[in-house]
Amino acid sequence: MTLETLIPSLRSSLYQRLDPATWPLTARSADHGDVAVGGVALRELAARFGTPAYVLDTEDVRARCRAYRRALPDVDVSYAGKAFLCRAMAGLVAEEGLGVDVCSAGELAVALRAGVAPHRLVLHGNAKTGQELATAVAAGVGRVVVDSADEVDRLAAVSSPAGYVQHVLLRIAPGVEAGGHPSVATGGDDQKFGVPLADAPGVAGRILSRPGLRLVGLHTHLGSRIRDTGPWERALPALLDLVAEIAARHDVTLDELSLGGGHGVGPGEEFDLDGFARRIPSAVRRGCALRGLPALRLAVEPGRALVARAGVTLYRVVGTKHAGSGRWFVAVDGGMSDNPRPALYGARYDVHLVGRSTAAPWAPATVVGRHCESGDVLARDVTLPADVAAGDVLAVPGTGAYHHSMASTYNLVPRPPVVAVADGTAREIVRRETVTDLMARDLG
Ligand SMILES: Cc1ncc(COP(=O)(O)O)c(C=O)c1O
Ligand SMILES: N[C@@H](CCCC[NH3+])C(=O)O
Repeated sequence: MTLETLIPSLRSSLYQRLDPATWPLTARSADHGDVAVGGVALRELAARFGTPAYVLDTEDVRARCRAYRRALPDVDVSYAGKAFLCRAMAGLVAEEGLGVDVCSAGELAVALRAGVAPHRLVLHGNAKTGQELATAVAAGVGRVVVDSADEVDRLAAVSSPAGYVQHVLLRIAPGVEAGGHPSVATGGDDQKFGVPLADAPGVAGRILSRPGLRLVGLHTHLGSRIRDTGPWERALPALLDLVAEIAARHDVTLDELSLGGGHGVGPGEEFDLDGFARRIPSAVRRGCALRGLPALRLAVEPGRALVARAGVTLYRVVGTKHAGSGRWFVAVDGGMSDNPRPALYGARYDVHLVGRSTAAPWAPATVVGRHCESGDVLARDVTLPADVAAGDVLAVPGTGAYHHSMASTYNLVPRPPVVAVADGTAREIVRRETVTDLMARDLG
């Protein structure tokens, strides 16, 4: 039971405040208990596009991109497309001057179709197929991030025939544990990504021995939902020592260091971008000078930090009930198929009634989805007006990253659309999936 549940009036006053840690930058309270995002009322969006629906505040995304470029003017910023990718999103971040990280043939195709310049693309993945590597090299992606020793051979096999030299970063697992959940910690010694420090000089030599490949730098991605700069500060000495060792052993000067993404958002997890900008580039400069190395060009690749707060998911209440335990369940028309994060990571969300005002008292509620498992819970132990009933629209902010991109069709429930809002207009940038779409894959 939360403090807000215990003190309904406190909850009520907080309710009117749209917490900027979770709501999009343009979110405003509107008449009749509604909220407008991008100048469009959420109730109107629910009526026009149906529910569930993901709403995306594109001005919020643009503002976050600009904040990164302002804070890190000498650092290459790429958007990690796995957080949410479609042609409109790829085009938008490219317009804002960012590159795009892709980690599959699908993401690569979308970014290319959106017109992102191939040299601004970075290909990631611990298990890229030969076909994906070949497609990426043929498309002219700027960097392939090699994740293992055996990938070197597979990449070299598809690079040389293309007749030009593919630029490569080598992903390092520096033995630094970071991230908001064990499933998203990727810098430690006992996980599947990257090459251990001890093996890296050997793998670097293998890359350097291939005429179709050019090793231009190192990459590390320590984990996701990181708040402070500590993990990078812990990893830097070993990474810079490695650059020096590769230089000494192979007589090669590396130019680049990508520090990955993983920048947190939301209450208690907000990434310290200013602190990162103040401390990390200078620490890299000092570390290079200390080792007699030329300065490295830095890169970062945030995903969540650029898009999470731009997203709001709209649901319609289908029904409510009290369980034998007394718990009040509010069931909506979506669930773990459009938001698997509570089930996967225990993620917590705020839920807001939008589109009507009410004088009803606040009541403890658990908002659940429509799927056939009891773990299909979107928000446990929140508070909602006690008169919430079928037909009401509920809004869940902070759902722009890893929601649409992780959505499934579990129970053959079609995936929701993504509606971009800005300046009082709304446009579907990903349409709603239909049962016909689902049937099209079913070959009988
Ligand atoms: C290689 C790589 N870069 C960037 C990201 C983006 O992470 P986040 O969305 O947490 O910034 C990820 C995912 O964690 C990743 O695996
Ligand atoms: N899917 C995770 C983030 C994964 C980050 C990618 N390496 C989440 O929803 O938080």
